[in-house]
Amino acid sequence: MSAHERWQLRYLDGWEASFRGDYANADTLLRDVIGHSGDAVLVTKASAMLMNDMGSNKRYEEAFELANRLTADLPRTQDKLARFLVLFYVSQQFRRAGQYDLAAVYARDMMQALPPGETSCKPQTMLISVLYENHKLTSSSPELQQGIDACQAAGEPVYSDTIWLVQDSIYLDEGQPDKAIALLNRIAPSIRANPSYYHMQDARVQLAQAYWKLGDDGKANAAALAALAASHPGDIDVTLRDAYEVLYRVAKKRRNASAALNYYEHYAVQNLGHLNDVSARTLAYDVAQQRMLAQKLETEKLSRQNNILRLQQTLARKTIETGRLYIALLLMALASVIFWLLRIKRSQLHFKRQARLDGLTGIFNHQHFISEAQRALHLLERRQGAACLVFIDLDHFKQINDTHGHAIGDALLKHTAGLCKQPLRANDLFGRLGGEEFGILLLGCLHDQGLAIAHCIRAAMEATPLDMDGRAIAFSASIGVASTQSSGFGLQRLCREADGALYKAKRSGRNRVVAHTAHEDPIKHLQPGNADP
Ligand SMILES: Nc1nc2c(ncn2[C@@H]2O[C@H](COP(=O)(O)OP(=O)(O)OP(=O)(O)O)[C@@H](O)[C@H]2O)c(=O)[nH]1
Repeated sequence: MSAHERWQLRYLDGWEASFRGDYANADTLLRDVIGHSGDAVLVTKASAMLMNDMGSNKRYEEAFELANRLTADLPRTQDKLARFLVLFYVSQQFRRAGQYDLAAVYARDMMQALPPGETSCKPQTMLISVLYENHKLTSSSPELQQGIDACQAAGEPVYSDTIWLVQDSIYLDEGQPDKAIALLNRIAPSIRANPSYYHMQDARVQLAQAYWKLGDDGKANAAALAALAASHPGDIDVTLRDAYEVLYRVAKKRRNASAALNYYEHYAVQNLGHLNDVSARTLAYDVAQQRMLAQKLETEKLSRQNNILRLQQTLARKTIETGRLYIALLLMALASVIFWLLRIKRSQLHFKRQARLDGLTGIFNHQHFISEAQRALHLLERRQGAACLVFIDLDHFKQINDTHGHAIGDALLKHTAGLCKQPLRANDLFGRLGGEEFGILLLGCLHDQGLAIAHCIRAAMEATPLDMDGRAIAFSASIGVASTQSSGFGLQRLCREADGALYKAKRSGRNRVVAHTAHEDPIKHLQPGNADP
C-alpha cells in the first residue's frame, strides 16, 4: 500500500472502532490520522468523526471546540464528502446543545453540495430532527413526507424510520394517540428489519405513551417494561425517563403506591440525568463559544499589534529612505558647490594668469616680471648663484609703426617675443616691460653666458625679419646686459645698470649689445655681431 492508502486504512479502522463503540481505540486511531497523515481531507474527516465521538462520550467542551474549528475551516474544505461529514456531525452537535438555528443552517448546507453516492435523505432527516426539537413541525408539515420519500427512494430505511418516529412523537404531542399507534404498527416491520437500539426503544416508549393516553394501561405498562428490559443498566436517557413516567402513572392509577414510588424515583433519576446532560451540553457550548471569542479577540489584538509593528517598520523604512534622500540631496548640493568652487577657482586662476601676462605677446607683463625677478634673485642670492638681466628695446619702432601700421607693429612685437624665447631655458624669466621694450632674467647664468645669449637674440632678430604676406620687414634691437656678478642681487640696481647699458647701446648706434661694466669707462660700443668683452 502507498502511504496515502495506509493512512486511509487507519482512518477506516478508526471509523470502525467508533461505530463499534470502542471509543478509546477510535480516539487513538483518529488522533494519529489527524496528527500525522498530512492529508487535509483525511484530517477533516477524522476530526469530524472524533468530534462526534466526543459528543457521544459527553466530552462536550472538547467536542464544541473541535466543532468551532471545523466550521471555521469549512470555507477551505473543498472535498465534498469531507464537507458533508463535517456538516452532518456539526449540525448534530449544535442540535444537542439546543442551537437549533445553527443546526438547521448546517443541515441545509449539506443539501447544497451532495457528494457522489449521497442523497438528500440524511440532510432532510437531520433537518426534521432539528425542526421537531425546535417545535417547528406539525404532523402535517410537508418536510416529513418529503424526507420519507427521499429516504425511501435512496434505500435508507433507518433514516425513514427516524422520520416516522418523529412524526409519531408529533402525533403524541398533538394528542392523537390512535394515529401514533397506527403509524407505529405500520413501521414496526421496518424497525424490526433494520434494528437500531434507539429506534426500538423510541418505538416501545412511544407505544407505551400512546396506550396510556388511550387509557389502555395494560398495554402501556407492557410496552414501557419492554423498553426497560431492553435498556442497559446505568443508562440515562430521555426514553427511559418517559418509560418510567408511564410506569409511574399506571402504578399510581392502580393505587400501587410502592411501585409508583419506585418508578417515580427512577423517573426522577432519569429526568435529573437528562436535565444535567442538557445543561452540561449548553454550558459546554457556551464555554467553547466564550473561548472562541477570547481567541478571536486575542487574534484581533495580535493582528492589531502586527499592524502597528508593520506600520512602525514602514515608518522606519520611510525614515531611512528620507534620510538617504536627504544625504543624496546634500551630496548633490555639496558636489555642485564643489563644482562651482572649482569653476570659480579655475576662472580665478585664469584671470590671475591673465593678469600676470601681457595681452599681446603672452609673456609676463612688467609688474609680474619685476615681482618674479625679485623673488628669483632673492633665492639666488641665498644659493650664491648668478644671473643676468637683459633689457631689449626695438630700434626705431615708431618708424615701423608709422611706415607699416600699428597692426604690423603688433605683429612685430609678437615676432620679437617668439625669437627671444628660443634661447631661453624653462626657469628663465621673460617679460614685456612696456611698449617695445622686453626684459629677460637669465637664471644660473654668468656674465659671459648672458652676454652670449643676448648676442644670440640680437643676431636672430637681424637675421629673421617679420614676414608679412611675403613682405620682409627687417628690424633690430638694442640690448643692455647687467650681471649679478658685477651688480649684485638688488633688482633695482640691476635694472638701472641694464637700462644704462641699453641706453649706451642706443646712443652708440643701436642694433648692438652693451654690457654694464664696473670700470670707470665701462661703455663699449659693440658693432653688430660683436660681443662686449
Ligand atoms: N604697434 C604698437 N606700437 C607701440 C606699442 N607700444 C608702444 N608703441 C609704439 O612704440 C613707439 C616707441 O617709440 P619711441 O619711444 O620713440 O622709440 P623708437 O621709435 O623705437 O626709437 P628708439 O627706441 O630710440 O630706437 C611709439 O610710437 C609707440 O606708439 C604697441 O603695443 N604696439
